[in-house]
Amino acid sequence: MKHHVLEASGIDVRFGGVRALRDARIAVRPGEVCGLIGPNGAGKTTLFDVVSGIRRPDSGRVLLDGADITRRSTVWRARHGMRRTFQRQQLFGQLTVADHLLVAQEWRGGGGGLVADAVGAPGRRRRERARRARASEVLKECGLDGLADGSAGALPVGRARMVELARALADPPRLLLLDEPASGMTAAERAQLSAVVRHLADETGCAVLLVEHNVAFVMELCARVVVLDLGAVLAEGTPAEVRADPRVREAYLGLPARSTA
Ligand SMILES: Nc1ncnc2c1ncn2[C@@H]1O[C@H](COP(=O)(O)OP(=O)(O)OP(=O)(O)O)[C@@H](O)[C@H]1O
Repeated sequence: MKHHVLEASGIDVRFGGVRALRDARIAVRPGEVCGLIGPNGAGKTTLFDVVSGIRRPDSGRVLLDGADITRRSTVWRARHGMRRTFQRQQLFGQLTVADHLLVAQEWRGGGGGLVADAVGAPGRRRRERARRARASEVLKECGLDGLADGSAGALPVGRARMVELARALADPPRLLLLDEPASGMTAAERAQLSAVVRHLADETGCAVLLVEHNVAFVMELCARVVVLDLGAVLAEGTPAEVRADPRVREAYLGLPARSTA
């Protein structure tokens, strides 16, 4: 069996008197698309914050490819293949769509620094071309190629969410955390989002963890679903197992505990 790309366990986070996470855990294998669902306030975003390094847990460990990264910075995690989108849109309104994908690759540096920039060194130009080609490839895959030169600030919400996804993919991720990626999307956009995520997982082995309130979307896309409630894992399993779990049906899905299906 494949090792875990992400393994977080024993995670506790307190905000004053509020226990946002209590002994929470999450694990995702390469090529797996795992859904993280639960009622409002269950701790999903806080768990994302801990995994991505925005928040240090009061206790617990986060492992990336088996190495303890609990104390590593967000930048370190990003440079080791972790990408994240946020519940609230995080685009640069003044930049073009294509620029978002170029910026995402910029951290690798141009090679040769300012001098290479100033003299237009061949290596620098080659890398620039490769980045533009990569940006075009990802934009096409995400159905955004016709929008590449438009301002990101002018996009409707569903397209803007797709740009956030494309930016996360521009420099290929090893672990992708998506926080409500389908919110505000049309049915056609959701279908495209599903196709891109599935292709990413299948073809590159990227591990994907996604928080989403659209349960039908999660159940259709994810092979495994983890349910958080009151900061702890309430249930986990295949979509069918989770849907049939009486605790999940009552606590989250608003269905009678006993399945009649
Ligand atoms: N910065 C903060 N300060 C104080 N309490 C917080 C903070 N962030 C989150 N909380 C509390 O921690 C708990 C978990 O919140 P979190 O946002 O992680 O839940 P969630 O499952 O992502 O919810 P939603 O589905 O509404 O986004 C909630 O009780 C919330 O009010």
